[in-house]
Amino acid sequence: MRRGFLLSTPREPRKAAPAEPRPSSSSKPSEQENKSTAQVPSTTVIPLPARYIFRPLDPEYPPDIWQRTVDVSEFPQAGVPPEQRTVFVHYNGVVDALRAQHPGWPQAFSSPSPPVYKIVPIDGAGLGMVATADITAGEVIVRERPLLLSPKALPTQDREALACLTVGLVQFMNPENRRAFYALKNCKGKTMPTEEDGIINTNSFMCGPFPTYEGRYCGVARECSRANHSCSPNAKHCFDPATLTQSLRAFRDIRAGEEITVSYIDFYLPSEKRKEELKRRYFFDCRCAACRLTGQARQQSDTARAFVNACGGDAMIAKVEAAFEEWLAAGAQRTAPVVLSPGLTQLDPFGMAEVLWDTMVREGCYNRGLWEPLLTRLVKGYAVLENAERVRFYATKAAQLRTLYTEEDGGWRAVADNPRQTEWWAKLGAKRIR
Ligand SMILES: C[S@@+](CC[C@H](N)C(=O)[O-])C[C@H]1O[C@@H](n2cnc3c(N)ncnc32)[C@H](O)[C@@H]1O
Repeated sequence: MRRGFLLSTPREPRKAAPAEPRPSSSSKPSEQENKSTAQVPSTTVIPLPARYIFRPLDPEYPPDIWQRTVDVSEFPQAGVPPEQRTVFVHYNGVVDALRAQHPGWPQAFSSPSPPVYKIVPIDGAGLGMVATADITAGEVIVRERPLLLSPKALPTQDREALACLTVGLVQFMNPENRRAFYALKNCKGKTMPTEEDGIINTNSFMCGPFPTYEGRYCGVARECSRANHSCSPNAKHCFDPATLTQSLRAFRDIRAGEEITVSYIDFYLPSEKRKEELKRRYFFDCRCAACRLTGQARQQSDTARAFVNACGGDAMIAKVEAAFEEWLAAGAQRTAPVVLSPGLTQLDPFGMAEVLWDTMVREGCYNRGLWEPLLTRLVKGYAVLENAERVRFYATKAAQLRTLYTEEDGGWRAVADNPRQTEWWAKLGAKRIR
């Protein structure tokens, strides 16, 4: 079930009772703090949630693109103020499918109120978003209907026709949204055929998936498009087809006064490649903390990112998972790290999971396929080792990230609230090596 929707008003009071208990802002919550959290009957055994499987990214060009026809409409067509309408360019069948899947589409939505950010000038980066309140990992920072939503690929390869189309789409917007569109940054200058193309190219983020259409969409929005880039972002763009809204959600806790950033590119690339890509596509020199590193520190950061990326493949996850299960079956013995050579340390599979998680957090690169298997391993291991505080800590992280990606905690909150009732708690009994 989705949370946070209001039937009529577009803003969700920030103080309204949250659907889930708000986790402590301290990184390691204590037993005492959690006395008030949701409890289940003491006989209940709580299973560890199954891993959420991400569908692969949609291709830019769907296979049947030339058989499709495009339509343009503004949604919703009535009953909301202009700034809550989206010019939606869609292939045939998509709107009917959305209506069938989501009764009342596009459904009403809400955004935190009062806002938890402001848009202000950022040194050397034009405008940007800065948090005005502490934001907890997983929380929505802002939710809005994009000004424009369009498939990335349209059925023409004629540049002039495409340029006319983008100009036409902006003219199709209501006057308020058109003004907001032209206020957005165009970093492309004269390198694009039109001002409209420049703005779209500077500000678009990926949207979807949409039913019946196996292709990527991109969107441009009044607020979300103001988020600047960091190679260690603290937020992520998310899209919800049911409400036709774009949102920004926090990857980690963000303090009031911190800039809210997203990543425009693949953050696993080595720093030189990231710099090249950002310069080529967005015309700026990245000065984020990771890009300011020099010498050995930069090399270490590049290696750490490559390591996180390499560990995120399905085959590697399965291999490490098998080693972890063997370690559990053999009694879950913690062994001291053995330094094999400078920079190369041998760890037990559980220690390895901790190092990998810490690396991901330190670099600010949450691998979307890896974080959940990794956190599952840590929760399972600490449950077997009977450490309630660490089970709670890692299960809270899993609840936050799962909410960020899927809008639901997937069952992780129950694990965080009741560590001693998880199916793995003290599971090895006398077999455990102490
Ligand atoms: C999507 S816009 C972000 C909002 C933009 N700063 C504005 O003023 O509206 C992308 C553009 O912002 C600027 N930008 C984004 N991140 C930046 C960063 N880390 N450093 C410098 N400029 C950045 C670049 O000009 C980039 O092309």
